[in-house]
Amino acid sequence: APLPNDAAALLHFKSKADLRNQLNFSPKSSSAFCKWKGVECSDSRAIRLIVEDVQLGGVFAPNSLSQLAELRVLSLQNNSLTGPIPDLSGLVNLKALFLNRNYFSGAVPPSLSALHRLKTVDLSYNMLAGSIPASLNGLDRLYYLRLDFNRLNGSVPPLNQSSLQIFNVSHNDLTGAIPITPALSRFNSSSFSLNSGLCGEIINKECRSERPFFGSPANAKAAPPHSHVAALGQTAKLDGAGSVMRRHKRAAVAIGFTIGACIFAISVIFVGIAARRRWRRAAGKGEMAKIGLEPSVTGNAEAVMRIEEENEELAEKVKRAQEVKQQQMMVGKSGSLMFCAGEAAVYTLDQLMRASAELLGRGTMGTTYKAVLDSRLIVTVKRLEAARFAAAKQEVFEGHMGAAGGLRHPNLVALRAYFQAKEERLLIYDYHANGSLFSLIHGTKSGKAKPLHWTSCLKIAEDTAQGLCYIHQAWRLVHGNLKSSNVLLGSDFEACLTDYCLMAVATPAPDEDADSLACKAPETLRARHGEATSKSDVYSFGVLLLELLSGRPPSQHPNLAPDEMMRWLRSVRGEEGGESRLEMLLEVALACSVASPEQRPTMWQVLKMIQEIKEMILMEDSEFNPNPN
Ligand SMILES: Nc1ncnc2c1ncn2[C@@H]1O[C@H](COP(=O)(O)OP(=O)(O)OP(=O)(O)O)[C@@H](O)[C@H]1O
Repeated sequence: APLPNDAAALLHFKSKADLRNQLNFSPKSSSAFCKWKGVECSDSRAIRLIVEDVQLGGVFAPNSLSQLAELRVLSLQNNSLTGPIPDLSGLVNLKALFLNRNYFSGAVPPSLSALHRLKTVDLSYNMLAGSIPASLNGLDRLYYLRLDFNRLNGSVPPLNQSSLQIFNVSHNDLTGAIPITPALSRFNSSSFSLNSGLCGEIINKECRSERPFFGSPANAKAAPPHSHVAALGQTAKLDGAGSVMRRHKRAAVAIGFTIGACIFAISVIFVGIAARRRWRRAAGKGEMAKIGLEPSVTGNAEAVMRIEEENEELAEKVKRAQEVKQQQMMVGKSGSLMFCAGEAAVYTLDQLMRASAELLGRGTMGTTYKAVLDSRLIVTVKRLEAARFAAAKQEVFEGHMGAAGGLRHPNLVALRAYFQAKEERLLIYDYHANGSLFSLIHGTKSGKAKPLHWTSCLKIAEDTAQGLCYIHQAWRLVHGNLKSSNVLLGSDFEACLTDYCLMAVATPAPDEDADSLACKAPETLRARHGEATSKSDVYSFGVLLLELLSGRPPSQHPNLAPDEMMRWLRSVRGEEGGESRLEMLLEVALACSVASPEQRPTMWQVLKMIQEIKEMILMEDSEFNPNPN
């Protein structure tokens, strides 16, 4: 017998989205598809599909679920689906759509605007980019619209449905004045927060007169009269109070177009010029070193950069001035910055070399600098230790950095660009001004650490687990170097992982300190090439969680039975209350750091455990204090 249409649509969806075979959809049982997990029917047609939280890890194929013309509710929330959201215009009866908490990229599908019965749309916590379709205004029953925690840009459309009761576009890259419509005026600033380019009465931020990116208005006009690029040229400000990183992204789009016209000229400059660069030590504590430029034209087109800097320890009592280092950077003939994830080239290697630089620290992978470009953009430059990466051929390195550079997630520090030439490899990341988890836990004075409150522990643990899950599930990659100095704090004090996926192209460090070693899984330490796996990341996560809970560096964690561990944890934290919560988090940490990799949970399971603890706590607190006001 031919497959019922709805069954065929569901099977097609499963074939692309359910790579781990979590769903029981099967051609054999297609006549009884209404009994499949998550499917609910009426008159033998699927009317609801609710597949939440089941680790779907593929893509949402076009022409799959969109064939379910009778569907009223579609929820795929809390999975790991990647790629774009397909055209959904076939779902003519859809009332509620939950695609939140996945890794969807691309645009908000304009086809949504054709679904006139829609009341609820939740696309929050994805990686959607582009603008919010103004045509959503046509959905006159819309009650709930959440687009928060994406990367949407452009302006907020003048939505004006009287039905709209829940609305959130916070944590995006939206710009310009928020339209004052009766519907939008109902919401307060939290619905719009963390969009540094937004202004207007609703968020109590004056819209100042605009200034284009490139000095003269003539240049601004030269930008193509195209979608949001033109809008960006008009709205972006060089001196706005917003975050530098958001400016970075907006600049990326605007500069990208202009730079295209100059690309030929730049490559000629690269081949023709050899530049000597000097990074001078800062005159005083915390000051930036200026990089001097002394261009000289030589036949072999090699730019030489010399780094000289000093970093003074900020600890009050210990005044250890770090020694001044002079290093030379050899920049190959063909050397140019490779920008990742298809992003526009916002700066050139030459501009980077001219930047002011400050040493942030030296680690096992290399030396890290904060660099301030002429455009006032701040980036982090990691100069990889040549010896550890020498074995990786240029093509291998390029392929690997292309993959790592494609990762974009709120809990990962974005790798924006990389550079490689003979003997020289640089990685350029976003700069995170709030420092690392290591400094948050241990401060600048070692030994005087005070453990964080368990609510902070829980938040940081969840963020870190989210970032790791994304690396493991959506991309099948491995972090390989998880430790508290590689967890940075974002503008909202969210945890963001850095230094990810480098171990795969590095040889083991010859001289790691005791704390770094204690973060590594026993099987990684035993392996000849120090191979890391997703399970060794889970181990490192367990160690990190214990460091969070105890406030003690990894090398000082005892190896005790669980109840003795709890006693130790209580003693290092002092009397505080919240015992059961602490115990639950400790259990997670211990489950992660068991010696046998097979017995460790997956990062996904760890994330779920943490989220369950969080929910339990929220419930307990609301029962205990049902009326907090
Ligand atoms: N993107 C960033 N923004 C701000 N600070 C950073 C950034 N990346 C690294 N840092 C900080 O710079 C310092 C040096 O980092 P680096 O990664 O070189 O060493 P590490 O983390 O100690 O060791 P490893 O090389 O093994 O990762 C650390 O304090 C780290 O927290």
